[in-house]
Amino acid sequence: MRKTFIAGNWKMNKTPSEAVAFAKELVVSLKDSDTKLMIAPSMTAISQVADVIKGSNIILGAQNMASVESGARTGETSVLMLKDLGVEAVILGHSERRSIYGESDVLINEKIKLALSHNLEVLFCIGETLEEREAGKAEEVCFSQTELGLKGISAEEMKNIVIAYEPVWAIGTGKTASPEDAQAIHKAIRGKIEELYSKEVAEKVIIQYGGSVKPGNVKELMAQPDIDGGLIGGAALDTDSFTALANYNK
Ligand SMILES: O=C(CO)COP(=O)(O)O
Repeated sequence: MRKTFIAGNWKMNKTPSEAVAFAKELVVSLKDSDTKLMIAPSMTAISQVADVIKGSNIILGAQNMASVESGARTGETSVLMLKDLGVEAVILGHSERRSIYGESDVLINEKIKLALSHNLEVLFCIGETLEEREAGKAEEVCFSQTELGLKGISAEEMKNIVIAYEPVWAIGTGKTASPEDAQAIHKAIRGKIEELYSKEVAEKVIIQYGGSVKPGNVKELMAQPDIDGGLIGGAALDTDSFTALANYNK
């Protein structure tokens, strides 16, 4: 049985002081949740948020990380820095990183390998654009991103990989994939993991859905057999809505 994993990607929102106040509210409001929970504040807020959520049931995540440990990488953040602050998980391959910052499958694969070598859990994002979906290529794109992103990663290391399927056209648009459409892709991705690894690995891997998940649609999405959680943007920025998402099963 896979445990549902609800993660909040705060993106470039909340100043450090706003983030601290928000995290304090979440520690209280989420304390009775029985889902696995993560929040990923901006880099500038991570250190202070780490202090706030220490000892709570919320995992500290980062939204990105450099592909090398240290050196001449102006503006980047190293895995060693994140680990030192108590970060336990990192979001890699987000569509905003792919499309706005030109991150390639090869670079994402390098980052994933580095994160795993430092025992970080990786939320590995994949997903097709609207154009690709309309061309009937959603599965093909997801399969290719999955294969390239996971190149060289062992079955043992897959224990620290979470796949986040985020159709690009559903991110921040208010358009959600229907539960049936999302389920179809999730099932196909799990099939791809079985092909690349084994049935056992495929059955264990958590596959989150992301893209306009809200308190009003979370139940239907999570009821699908291959949807094991959510990676949430907009609705993760407010205490009431993130709490409702975390407690969708109550
Ligand atoms: O990109 C996302 C999470 O990483 C999804 O964002 P929204 O929930 O705002 O659509």
